Amino acid sequence: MSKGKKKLTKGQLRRVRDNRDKRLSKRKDPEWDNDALGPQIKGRIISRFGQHADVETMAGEVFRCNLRRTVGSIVVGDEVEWRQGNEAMAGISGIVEAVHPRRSELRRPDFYDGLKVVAANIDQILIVSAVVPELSAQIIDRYLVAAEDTEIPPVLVLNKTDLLDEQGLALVETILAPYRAIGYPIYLVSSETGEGVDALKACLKDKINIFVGQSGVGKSSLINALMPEVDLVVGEVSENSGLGTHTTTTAKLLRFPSGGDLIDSPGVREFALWHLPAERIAWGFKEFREYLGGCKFRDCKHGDDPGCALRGAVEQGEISAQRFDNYHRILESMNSDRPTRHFVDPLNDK
Ligand SMILES: Nc1nc2c(ncn2[C@@H]2O[C@H](COP(=O)(O)OP(=O)(O)OP(=O)(O)O)[C@@H](O)[C@H]2O)c(=O)[nH]1
Ligand SMILES: [Zn+2]
Repeated sequence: MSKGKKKLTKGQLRRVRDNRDKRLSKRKDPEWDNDALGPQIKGRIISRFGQHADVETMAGEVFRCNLRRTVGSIVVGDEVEWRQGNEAMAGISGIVEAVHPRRSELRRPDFYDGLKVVAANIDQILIVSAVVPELSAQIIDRYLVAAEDTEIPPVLVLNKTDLLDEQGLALVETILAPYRAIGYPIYLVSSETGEGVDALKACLKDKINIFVGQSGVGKSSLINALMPEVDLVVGEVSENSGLGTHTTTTAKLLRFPSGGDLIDSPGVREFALWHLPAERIAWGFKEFREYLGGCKFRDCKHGDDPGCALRGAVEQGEISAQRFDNYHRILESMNSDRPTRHFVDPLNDK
């Protein structure tokens, strides 16, 4: 929450929430009469806004639908059962009746609900970094921990390789070596020259993907290279990039011509570490898992504690010192970030 803005008291927050719930409970089903509806068919939510959603059929046709009051939360990526009306009413072509269980959920902090699901059924999180503005292992680790928490497999993408000479490339390989060693897939690409883009296309195929990463690493440029007809706004690397370039706020599911889907929105791109307790952060370093619980003291902070199994593994060269160091840096920054980063406040947002 930025300085100088009023924070709501708990009572005020409760009233705002109650009013919203009242509004939602007054929501009416449209006057679809069962005879006016076709059979139930399967579809995927490609965009969700207010009380409507766009549903794409298996054949790739898109229908704007209402949502039955009985269906729970519906987000982009959800697989649903819906029925088409015999004729469209006020631009609405059908109604969503049921949601299939989700394979995965992407959540972000929400003012009302703590954590709110923003997208479902994502198969893969592409963590994009670049040699410009900087290649930071600590930033990669922050994204990896957040991705591991969702249990959606992450993939590392290093963009702007055209800016590297031989020496630069060797340095990059040194930074990336610990990630290769623990089995994360890594793609070196240049959206500018197209180098590595075909290999990346193959990795995205048949999956629902999201691209995350800091502003300026070239997410829009990469998506444009993979999906030329979408034409996302590409900004210069600057202090402000990422703040004003995009106008859409709802997440949308788009299809790569070479196969696979992309869910994108500023909200999805802001995917980050928000709220994890220390034990979950340690678990997010996947190679630490087999050592967790093996320390001499049950409440071991994996610092200078005697008999620390993690430190032992670092000394034996089984865990990378770079990763272990980043684990501690993330813990320290989480402790200082926590009070201000817990909620996104829509009343103070924009
Ligand atoms: N040299 C080089 N520059 C690139 C490459 N990809 C992107 N850029 C440049 O990097 C800058 C940022 O690219 P964007 O695609 O806007 O980055 P983004 O990650 O989408 O940034 P946000 O929209 O702020 O999240 C632009 O000036 C691009 O032209 C690349 O492969 N090589
Ligand atoms: Zn320990």
